[in-house]
Amino acid sequence: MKELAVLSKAMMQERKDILLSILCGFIAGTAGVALFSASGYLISQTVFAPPLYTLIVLTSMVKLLGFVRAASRYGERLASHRATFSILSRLRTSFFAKLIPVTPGILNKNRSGDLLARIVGDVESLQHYFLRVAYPPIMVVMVFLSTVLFTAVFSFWIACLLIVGMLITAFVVPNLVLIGQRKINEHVRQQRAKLSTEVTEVLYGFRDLKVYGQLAERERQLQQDSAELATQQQRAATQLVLGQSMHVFVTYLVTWGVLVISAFLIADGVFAGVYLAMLILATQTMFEESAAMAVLPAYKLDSENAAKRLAETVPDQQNKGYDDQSHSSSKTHLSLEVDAEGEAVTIELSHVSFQYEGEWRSALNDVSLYLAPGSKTAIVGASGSGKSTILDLLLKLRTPAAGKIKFNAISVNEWNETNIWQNTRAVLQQSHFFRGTIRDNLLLSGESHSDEYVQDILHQVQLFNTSLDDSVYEKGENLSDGEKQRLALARAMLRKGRLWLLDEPTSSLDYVTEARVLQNLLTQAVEDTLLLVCHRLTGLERMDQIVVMDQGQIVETGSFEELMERKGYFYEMKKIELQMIGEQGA
Ligand SMILES: Nc1ncnc2c1ncn2[C@@H]1O[C@H](COP(=O)(O)OP(=O)(O)OP(=O)(O)O)[C@@H](O)[C@H]1O
Repeated sequence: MKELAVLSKAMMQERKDILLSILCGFIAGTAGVALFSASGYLISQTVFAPPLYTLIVLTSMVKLLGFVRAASRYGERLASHRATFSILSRLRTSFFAKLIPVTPGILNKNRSGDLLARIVGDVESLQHYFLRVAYPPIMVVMVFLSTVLFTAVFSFWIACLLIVGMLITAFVVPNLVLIGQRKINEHVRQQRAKLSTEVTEVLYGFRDLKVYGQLAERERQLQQDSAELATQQQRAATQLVLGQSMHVFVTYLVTWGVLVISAFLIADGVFAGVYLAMLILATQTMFEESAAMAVLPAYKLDSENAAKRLAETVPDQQNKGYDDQSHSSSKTHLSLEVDAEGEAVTIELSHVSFQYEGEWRSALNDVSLYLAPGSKTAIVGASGSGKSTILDLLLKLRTPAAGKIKFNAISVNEWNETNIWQNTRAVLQQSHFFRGTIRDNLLLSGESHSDEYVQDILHQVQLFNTSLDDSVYEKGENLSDGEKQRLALARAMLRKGRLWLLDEPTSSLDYVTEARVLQNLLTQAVEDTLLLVCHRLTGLERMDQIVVMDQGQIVETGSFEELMERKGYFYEMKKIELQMIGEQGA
C-alpha cells in the first residue's frame, strides 16, 4: 500500500532496534517452548525416580531457560517499544512538516475537529503497525519453525498437525476477524470523527449556542454521539475477543490432537511415554506465542485506514509541491531580509487569478498590481471582493491559479515561505492570542526587546493601561476586539522586516484612536513597503495609491485626490461613508 511508504521509511530508520527486538523475541519464544517442554519432561521423569544428577541437570536447565526467557523478553519489549516510539515521533514530525505549508487549503476542506481526530488518532494508529502487524508474523514463523522441527524428531504426524493448526490460527481465524472488523472499524472511525467535530464546534460556539438556546439540544446530541461511539467500540472489542477465543479454541483442539496421536504412537512403541507431557506443553506454548496473530488483521486494517486518511489530508501533490518549494528555496538561498540601509520590498502581481477549492466563482480575477519599494498602498472595496485573498497569496498561504507574483522582481515560487513570514510584519484579520502574559503574546518569535521599548510600542497603539505582565486567557477571551487588534499591531511593530501586510488592523477602533494608531504606524513604516486592507476610507489621503476592488477585480487605482476627482466607485463609497458618519458638509 502506497500510503504506508512513509511508515516503511520510518521503520527502516529504526532497523537496529527492530533487528534487536526480533532477535530477542525469537530467543524468548524458543526459550519459552524449551522451558515448558523441559518442565514437562522433568515432571514425567520424576515418576521414574531418576538418578539425582539427572534431576539436578533438568531443574538447572528449567531455571536457566526461565532466566533466558525473562531476560530476552525484557530486551524484546525494550527494543520494540523504543523502536515504536521513535517511529511514532518520526511520523508526527514528518506529518506536521507536510501539513504546515498546506494548512490553509486543508482547513478549507476539513472541519477542525475532524482534522484534530486525524492528526491525533490516525498518527497514533500507525504506531501499532510495527508492533502488532509487521513484527508478530516474523516472530511466529521463527518460533513455529523451530518447534515443528523439534516435534518432527518425535513424529511426522504431530509436526503435520501443528502445521495445520498453525495455518488455521495464522490465516483462517484472522480472516474471520477481519471480515467482522472491516465494517465495525469504519463505523468507529466515522463516529469518532463526528464526535470530535461536534465537540470542537460546541466548544467554539458555546456562547452563541447558549444565547440562541441551542446548548441543551447540542449537549443531548453530543451524549447520543458519545453513546453511539461507545457501542461501536464495544462491538469492535467483542470482535477482537471473539478472534482471541477462536485462537484458544484451535489451540486446545490441536493439543487434543497431539495427545491422541501421541497416545497411539506411545502404544505402538514409536517413542516413550515420558515425552508425552513435553510434547503437549511445547504445543500449547507455541500457540501461546502466536496469540498476537488473531488481532493482527484488525490492527492492519486500522493502520491502513489511518495511513489512507493521512494521505488524503496531505495529498501527494501537495507534498510534492512542498518538497519542490523547499528544494528550490534551498537552491537559490534567497532572503527577503534587508538591512536598515537596504531597499524596501517591491511587489508585483501580474494577471493573478485565484479560486477557493470547491467554489464556483473566482475570488480573484486577473488582478495586476505594483507596489514600489517604500510605497503605501490601501486596498478598499466591498466585503468579499477579494482583499484578504491578496494578502494570503502574498504570504504564500495559498497559491494562485494563474498569473505571477514577484517579490523584488523574483517569482514568489523561488522564495522560501518561512523567509517571507519571518521578514514580513503581518496582521491578519483574526489574530490568535495564547494563554500567557501580554509580553508572551507580543514577542511571539522570541524577539529580544527591553520592557521599556515594548511598553513604548503599546503606547503607540494607544494601550496606556496595559502592563506587560497582565494575563491573557486562552484565545484572548479577556481582551476586547479593539485591544486584540492593537496588540496584533504592536506584535507587528515589534518584528523586523521592511514589508507590512495589514488586513483591517483597526476596524474595531473608534475614529480618534484609529487615526492616532495609523499615524504612529505610518511614522514607523515611513521607509517600508506597506499594504493596508481596510473598509473605512478615513485617513487614506496619506496613501500613495488606493486600489479599489469589486468582485475579485481591481476597478480603480490612484491616489486619494485622483480617485475623488474621477468621481467613480471610490468617490461614491466615500460619499456614502461621509453620510453614514454624519460628516457631510463638515
Ligand atoms: N476559505 C475560503 N473558502 C472558500 N471561499 C472563501 C474562503 N475565504 C474567502 N472566500 C470567498 O472568497 C471571496 C473573497 O474573500 P476575501 O476574504 O478575500 O474578501 P474580502 O474582500 O477580504 O472580504 P472582507 O472585507 O469581508 O474581509 C469571498 O467571496 C469569500 O466568500
